[in-house]
Parts: sequence; structure tokens; C-alpha cells
Amino acid sequence: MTDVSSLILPAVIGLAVLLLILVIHREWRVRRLRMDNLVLLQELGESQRRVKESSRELRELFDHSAISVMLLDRYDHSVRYANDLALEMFGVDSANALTVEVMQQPDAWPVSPYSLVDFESWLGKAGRLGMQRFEWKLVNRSGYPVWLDATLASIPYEGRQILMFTGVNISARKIAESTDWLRNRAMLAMNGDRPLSAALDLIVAMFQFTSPYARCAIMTLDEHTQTLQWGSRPGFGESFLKAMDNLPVRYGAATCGSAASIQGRVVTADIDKDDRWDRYRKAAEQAGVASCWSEPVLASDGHVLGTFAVYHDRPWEPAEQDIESLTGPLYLASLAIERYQARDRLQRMIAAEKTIREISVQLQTMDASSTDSGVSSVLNFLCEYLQVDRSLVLQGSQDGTLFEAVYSWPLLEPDEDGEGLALTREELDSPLSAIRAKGFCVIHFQQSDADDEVLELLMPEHDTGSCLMVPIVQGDRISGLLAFCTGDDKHRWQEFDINTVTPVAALLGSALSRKNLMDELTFQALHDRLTGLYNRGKTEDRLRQEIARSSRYGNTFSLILFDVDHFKLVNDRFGHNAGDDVLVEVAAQLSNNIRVADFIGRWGGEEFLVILPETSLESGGEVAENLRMHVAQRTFPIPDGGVTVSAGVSAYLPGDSIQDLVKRADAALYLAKEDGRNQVKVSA
Ligand SMILES: Nc1nc2c(ncn2[C@@H]2O[C@H](COP(=O)(O)OP(=O)(O)OP(=O)(O)O)[C@@H](O)[C@H]2O)c(=O)[nH]1
Repeated sequence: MTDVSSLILPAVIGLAVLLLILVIHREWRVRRLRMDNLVLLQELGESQRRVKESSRELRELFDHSAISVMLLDRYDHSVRYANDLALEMFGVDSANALTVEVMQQPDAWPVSPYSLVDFESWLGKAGRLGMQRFEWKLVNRSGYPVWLDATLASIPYEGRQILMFTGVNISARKIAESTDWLRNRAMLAMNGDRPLSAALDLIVAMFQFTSPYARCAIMTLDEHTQTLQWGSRPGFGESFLKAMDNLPVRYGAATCGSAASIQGRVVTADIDKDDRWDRYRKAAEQAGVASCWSEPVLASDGHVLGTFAVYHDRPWEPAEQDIESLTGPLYLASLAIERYQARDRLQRMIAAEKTIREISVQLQTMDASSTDSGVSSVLNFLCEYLQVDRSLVLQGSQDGTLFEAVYSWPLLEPDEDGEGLALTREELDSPLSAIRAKGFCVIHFQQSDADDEVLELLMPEHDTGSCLMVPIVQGDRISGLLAFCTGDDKHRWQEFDINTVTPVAALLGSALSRKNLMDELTFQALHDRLTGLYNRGKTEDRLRQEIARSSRYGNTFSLILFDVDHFKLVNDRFGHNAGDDVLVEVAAQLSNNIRVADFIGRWGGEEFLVILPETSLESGGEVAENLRMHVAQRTFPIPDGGVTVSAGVSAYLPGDSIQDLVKRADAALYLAKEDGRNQVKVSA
């Protein structure tokens, strides 16, 4: 028993010790855990401090970086950080203002080899697929383009994964690349057979590439009219294009007309405040044009070829950078315009040479009989070559007082009295002076009343347009005019056209004088030099024709033989010259009082023969009597003024020869003389 009770105490003590040990151990473990926790917490705090430190360092690094940097939330794409360069790039003051909408800018380029970069889609791609690299084109606050070589990468930042954007400015390279590309295309356009406007459009795009908010246009100079015409095809509204087209080269004619006139830079910072725009301000307002900077495009020898204008929709002035950027396009524009002008000249020269060659052959090979059709076809040809409505040859009279339209294409209708067109020396006074001064003359409607009168006569079907006249010269005399008319108000008479038609006028002149000479010879061969009536040879021909016709159709015709009474006495008393005058006057009296179908010729010295087709002997007698009376009533340029004629009439009988007919008329005339003269006898 004792033994058991003696065991209890040690057992209790042992248990107590064990319990104590357990408690001490637990306490020790708790203390240890606490210690560990403390260390861990210290470490965590340290690492958080280090993360913050490294983010701060990262930002400090970015703040001073030459690269644009933005840190964006992976999910909502909000901007957590943006360095100064990035803020400046987007034109905002803080990262809070940077939304994707602000960053997503519209493509401002009318012609560009690059397409718009959709930034938001790149953000999405970077979030899903990891790092992305792309080129991004933006327009900075000042309106200049900026190209970035951009990367988007997912990185840990302040304990989270975020998207880091970096952008390296590659604008200089991009501008060089793009302008090179455009320059090459412009050169290709110039060397190929594209129109000038295609090359100028590309040259304009070269400048717009560096100045996207500008609207640019090149105008080319028409040297002849001294006006500027649209050379490139700017995207302005129709009313602005119309209002500015044909802009005169004059200081005061908007910015371009002024720049071309002073051959130097003109800047209109605010169109509203520039009175050179008074006439064009309304059109500018409608087109949304508020400022204009114009540089003359100068040729290699310094003369003006056109203007290069830069328009903005707000008041604006070019900076040094803009002026610098325009140097290349300006040079190229000058090259293009000169090249096209040279090409145009060459092509026109070839066409003109061909034209002159063809016309020359045509004019030189035509004889007098084909002159009319030949000249008409030349005029037709020239109308088509110059693309005008009418061409005319105005032939000057010997004394130079009248210019008569002898040829015209298309035909000029005679006036109400059946008269053809003729202009007096007075009417043509100012054109003729201009022709003497510079070798040609261009007149426009509504330039002067005198010019309007001339144009109304030359082109009655038009009340607008213009006319070019070049001289037809014989010796040193203007013997006629070659005129071209167009109803097109905008028609441009090119120097080249004038140079082409001038030699044609000379060729026409010699063809016409050849024809005139031939006509003169023919006239002389058929006419009596003194009276201008047909001569005996032609009269016999006509008699032969009448005999043939009457015998074929069974008709008759009458013949009157007139003889001046006592003409020898006129000669003897007043002289041969007075005799001649009397003969001329008798001839005029007879020829002025016969019908159009009748024929009169000088048969001999003071004898005249009249043929009356389809007229009986009796009627022939009446006609003869009538004519005799006309002569008898006439006062002649001799002292007593009286001259009479006697006449013998015969009529065709079947089988008659010329001799038979004339013989009978002569016999009747003889009787008239015998009976006392100043009377008519018909043959028996
Ligand atoms: N002035 C001039 N005289 C001419 C011309 N041709 C002929 N004569 C002249 O005309 C005259 C004609 O005279 P004659 O035949 O004798 O007849 P006439 O004197 O008219 O008398 P009758 O016929 O009998 O009335 C001649 O003296 C000619 O010399 C001419 O072209 N000019």
C-alpha cells in the first residue's frame, strides 16, 4: 500500500514537470513564430519600399527620357503615367487628360503611302499577345506631323501588370522617305505622258505632308493673258475655284496675283483684313479660307511660271520651318511647269510644222480655178487646228479703204440686202494699228465699242468671245487680214498659234495674189481695156453659144448693133481722150440698162453689140429704142454734152451664122444712119 501511495507524489510531480515543459515549449514556439512574423513583416515592408522606390526611379528615368513614355492600365487603358514628351506630343497638361480618344487622331493626309494606325487595336493586341511594335503617325499641337516608332509591352508596375508605351520620334526619316517617294512619283509623272496637273498634285502633296492642316494649290501663268489658272486640283468648292481662276497678275489681285506681280513672297495672315482680297473675300469665306501665303514659282531665268499658295482655315503665318519645307516643292514645281511648257511647245511645233507643210503644199499646188475651194479648205483646216468657230480672209481694196470678206469658213451669210461683209479702214483702225505694232491683234468683246462693232460683224451669231487677226502682206502693204473668231470667252490665243498662222497668212497672201494675177490676165483676155465690157472675142463666143442653144431648143434671140453717131467729129473737136470718155460713158449707159441675162460687148471702135437671149425681133427693137433714149438723154463730159447712138437689130433665124446675124443688124444700122442717125432700125 505504502508503495502505491509513495508512487503517487513522484507521478504528480512528474506530470507537473511535463506540463511545465509543454507550456514552456509552447511559449517558446509562440515567441518564435512571433519573431518569424516580425522578420517577415519587416521584409515585406522593405520589399514594398523597394518596389515603390524602383517605380519612382523608373518614372524619374522616364521623366528625363528622350523617348515618349506612357503607362496604361491593361484593362481600361487609362493612363497612369505619361512623361513630358508624351504630354507635349498630345498637347495636354496632365496624364489625366490623356484618353484614348485624344490619342486616336484622324488621318489628315490627302495623299499618303501610310495608313492610319489604330492605336486602340494595338493596345488590345499588346494586352493579349504581349509586346507589340508599330509605327504611329500623329499631328502635334502646332499642326506638324510626328511619326513614332512605337512599342507596347506588359510590365509589372507597383505590384501590377500594366502596359508600357514607348515612342521614338522618327519624323525626320519619315518625312524624308515620304517626300522622296512623292518626288519620285512626281518625276515619273513628268517623264511619262501624265498631264501637268498630275505632277503638280504630287508636288502639292509633298508640302502637305509636312503641313497637314494646310490646303495648297499651284496656279500657272498664262503669259498671253497675264492671268493665273489652277494648275493643281485643290479640294476647294466650285465657287472658290471659279472666282480665283483667271486671276490677273497684278498687285492687289488677292495674294497670288500680287505675289506673281512682284515676283516675291506675299503673306495674307488674315484675309478679312487684307483689301487685296476685297473682290474674292466672299468666295474665300464660302470655301472656309482664312489665310493665304503665296510664293511665286520662278523659271530658271527668273521669270514667273505661276504661284504656290498655302491656305489655312484660320489666320496663320508661315514659320521658318514652313518656308524651309516649301523650298523643295517650289523647285520641283518650277521644273515641272518648265518641262511641260517645253514639251507642249515641242508638240505644238511639230503639229504646227505639219500644218504649215500641208497648207503650203495645198496652196502652192492649187491653180486659179481651184483657189476658192482650196482656200476654203485651208480655212476649215485652220478652224479645226485652232479650235475656233470661224476663219475669214478679208481682202483690202487697192486704195486700202475697204476690207472685204472674200472667203470665210463656215460661210458668212450675206446681210439683208444681199451684201457680203466689208469693213472700212476706219472700223479697223485700232486692229490695224496693233497689227503694225506687233504683227497680230486680238480683240475681245466688251473691251471697246469699236472692237465690239468689228466683232459683231465678223461673228454675228455670238455676243461674247474674241478674234485674232494677222496681216496678209504684199510688199510692205497690208493687202488683207486673216481673221479667226471664237465665241468662247475663255479661249486662249497662244503665242504659238499666232506664230503658226502668220506664215499661213503669208502663203495665203501669195496664193491670193497669184489668183488675182490669173484673174487679171483672164479678165484682160476677155475684156476691153477701155470700157471694161467684154471684148470682141468673148462677144463672138457668146454669140456662138446663143446660136447653139437657140438651134437646139428652137428658140430665138435678138442682137443689137449700136454705133456712136458722128464719133469722128467728137475726136476731132475735143480730142481723143474726150472721145475715150464718151465711149466709156456710152458703154456704161448701155450696160447699166440691160437685164442681167443680157450680154453686151465692144464690137469695134465705137460699136457695141448687145445680145438679148430668148427675145424676138420686135422686142429686141423695143429694147434698142429704150437704150438709145437712155444715151440720148445723157449729158456727156464734152462741151455741148450731147451724144447719140444709132442701132440695127436682127433676130436669130434657124441656120444663121454669126456673120448672117451681124450682117443683118449692120444693114439695119446702116439704114438708121442713112435715115438721119439717133434711131433704131430692125432688119427686114
Ligand atoms: N477716141 C477714140 N476714138 C476711136 C476709138 N476707136 C475708134 N475711134 C474713132 O472713131 C471714129 C469712127 O468714125 P467713123 O467710122 O468715120 O464714123 P463716125 O464719125 O462715127 O460717123 P458715123 O458713124 O457715120 O456717124 C474714127 O475716127 C476712129 O478713129 C477709140 O477707142 N477711141
